[in-house]
Amino acid sequence: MGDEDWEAEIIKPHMSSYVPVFEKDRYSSGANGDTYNRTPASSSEMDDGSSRRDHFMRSGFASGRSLGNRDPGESNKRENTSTMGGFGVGKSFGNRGFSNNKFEEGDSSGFWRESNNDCEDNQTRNRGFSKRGGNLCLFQVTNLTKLNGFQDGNDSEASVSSRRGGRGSFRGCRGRFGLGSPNSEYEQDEGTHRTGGFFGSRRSALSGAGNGDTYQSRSGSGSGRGGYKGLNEEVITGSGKNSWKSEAEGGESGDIQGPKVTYIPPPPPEDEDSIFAHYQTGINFDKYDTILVEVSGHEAPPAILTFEEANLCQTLNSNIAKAGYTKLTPVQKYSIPIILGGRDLMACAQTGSGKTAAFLLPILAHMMRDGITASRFKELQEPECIIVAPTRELINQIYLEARKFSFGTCVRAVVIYGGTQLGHSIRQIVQGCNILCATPGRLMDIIGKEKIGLRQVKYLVLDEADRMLDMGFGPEMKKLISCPGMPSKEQRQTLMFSATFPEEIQRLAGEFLKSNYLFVAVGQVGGACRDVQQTILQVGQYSKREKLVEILRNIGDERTMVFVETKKKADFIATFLCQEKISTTSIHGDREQREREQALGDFRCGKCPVLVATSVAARGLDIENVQHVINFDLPSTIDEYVHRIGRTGRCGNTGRAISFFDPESDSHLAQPLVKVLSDAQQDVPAWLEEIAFSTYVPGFSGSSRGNVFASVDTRKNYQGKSSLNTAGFSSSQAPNPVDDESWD
Ligand SMILES: Nc1ncnc2c1ncn2[C@@H]1O[C@H](COP(=O)(O)OP(=O)(O)OP(=O)(O)O)[C@@H](O)[C@H]1O
Repeated sequence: MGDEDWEAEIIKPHMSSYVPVFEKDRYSSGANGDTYNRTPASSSEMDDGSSRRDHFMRSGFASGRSLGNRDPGESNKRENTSTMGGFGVGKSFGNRGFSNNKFEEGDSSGFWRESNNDCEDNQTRNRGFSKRGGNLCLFQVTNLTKLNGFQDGNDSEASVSSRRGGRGSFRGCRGRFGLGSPNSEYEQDEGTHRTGGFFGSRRSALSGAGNGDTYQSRSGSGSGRGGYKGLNEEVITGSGKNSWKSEAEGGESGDIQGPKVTYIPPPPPEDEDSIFAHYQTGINFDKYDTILVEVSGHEAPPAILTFEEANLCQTLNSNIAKAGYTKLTPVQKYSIPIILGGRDLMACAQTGSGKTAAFLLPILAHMMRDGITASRFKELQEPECIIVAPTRELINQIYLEARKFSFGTCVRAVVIYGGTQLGHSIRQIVQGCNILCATPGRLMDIIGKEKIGLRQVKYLVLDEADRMLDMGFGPEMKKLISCPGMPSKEQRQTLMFSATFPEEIQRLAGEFLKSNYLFVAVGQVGGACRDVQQTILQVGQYSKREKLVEILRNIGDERTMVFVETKKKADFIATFLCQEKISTTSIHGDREQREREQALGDFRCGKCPVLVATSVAARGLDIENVQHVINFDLPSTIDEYVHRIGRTGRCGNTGRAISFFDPESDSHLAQPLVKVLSDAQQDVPAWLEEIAFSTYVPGFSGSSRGNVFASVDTRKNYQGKSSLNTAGFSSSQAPNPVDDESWD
């Protein structure tokens, strides 16, 4: 079946004629026993053409979803499936004409099950929240009769809290079912779908905004696609194949079961105004100059103070001016001459301080100087530069920056990422590719398909490098540098950038970098941006929603990112906020790529001023005017906290971050939080200090990744030592308690 057929198939109205069969949910806690878990009536359900659709629909139905006011017996009748999805009774939250617009307790049972079942329940759990047939478009709930779901939701949250305590086992489960190895975590955005692939769709029905796009109905109906998406996208098979081979070997061509990923992202606007659109630097931009910078390593070239000193070609200078850059940020002052001098670099600078331009400008300058071959059509492209980043949205953003700075040159940048049609990625590449921006999974797939040759690679950039090297993406990165044709580290220039660089990760980075690499630390390594006013509130699980609404009502229409721990919870909270008449959208790893992009677009343009997100949106995203970040749930690690709050207070602008600290589940963060707050000269609540004191663990920072607070280049601290971790805890090898969600 061709792509178009598939799309047509998915949006056909007849899809909603699925007859779900429910059995009583063994986890049901409803007093009336009205929470049902659907199971296939028989295996023959999948036999004919409709069975596939049924399969889709099935995965869309929340196991443990409350049927609400539906008579359980009724659920055995054939009827419009659209009434079955959603949070609870399959109503639309987007004024889609469904009748029962209310938030039901099915969600709560979803949480409950999640908290109490590790592996076995993954399947139902995934279904439980993913495939709601209703679309939460802008979440305008019209027919809100009662919020019974909220009461139960409290239970849910309580159980989430308890689950956090038991993350180890939960993650273990993921490992087993996902990839059977630490790789289960890798490819944050992409690996998710693998798991989804095995356990049915987990796609959300949250739509970006109320624009009535058909994708919303696809979202609801094409649930099976979501389930298989990962297999097609970034691909790991249960057989333990290498991901980069698996897709190449059949993911997209259909050998690995499941429908194709057909999404082709819309091309970005081509007009110059759009290409150079930018936001203003903030009042604290000049304060960057006062931040201490430390460069370590031998024979570091001196910093430059102005763009002119960089001696860039005219076109680049013109592009810099059009981008509105008049002054270098500290990380640019130090990194640009280092990269221009041909040195390898590990650079750590606070969020929002211009790291992207710090690597793009000197790379482009070199390319211009060396006179690269103009891009032209070829079946095998050999880019000079490869840039990798952990999430699709981030790599797309980096691509747009590369396109901006290379405007008017013969350098062609291309972006490829999971969740989009592989053929589209290939078509982009074969047209010419000097700078390839890619997420790891898609990159390895394309290499496997022999569309990219690595012999010409002179620059390898790892953005969010600590993330790219940890146990999630690290194996993939190692594969990349050992791919046939990839120049050795002596032959290429390797550049790593992040706002956080745990010591252990620094050590791992040594494998990728020449031994004489330079280390630039702008301010405190792993420190939070000082332009973000941080507030920590002690809020128990049961009070979080109320507090959130109170804060959001005070905030008004100012753009706010709300971070939660899990994908399900993102849907749950987004729906809740919509019911509270707060225009909200959401982004997380279970949403289809088109939905993710739509959500981001709606948030960027202010259509939805609230974006509920998992940690998939924690790193790198540069969105104008994000004034607030709310950590509804704190992340598991302090470095993730630093990245999350860094979505505001960017480029000299000020921002606010409010975090709900639940002593039940967040005590392990008290100690590093106190450090981050005091380093950023923020008020530290006395109660937090007390918790930090009472949970003090000598030699352990509270991070799952060892000591986050490497104040300097760890080569200095640990010369001659085999282990970098003073606590004797090898964080990169240890299970990372970063939730099931953050990097899925
Ligand atoms: N010299 C400059 N002058 C003006 N604006 C700049 C300058 N450098 C970067 N910017 C702008 O600052 C914003 C943040 O830059 P960027 O996204 O590169 O930050 P970052 O350090 O990579 O952040 P993060 O750690 O969150 O990834 C972008 O909008 C970028 O265009």
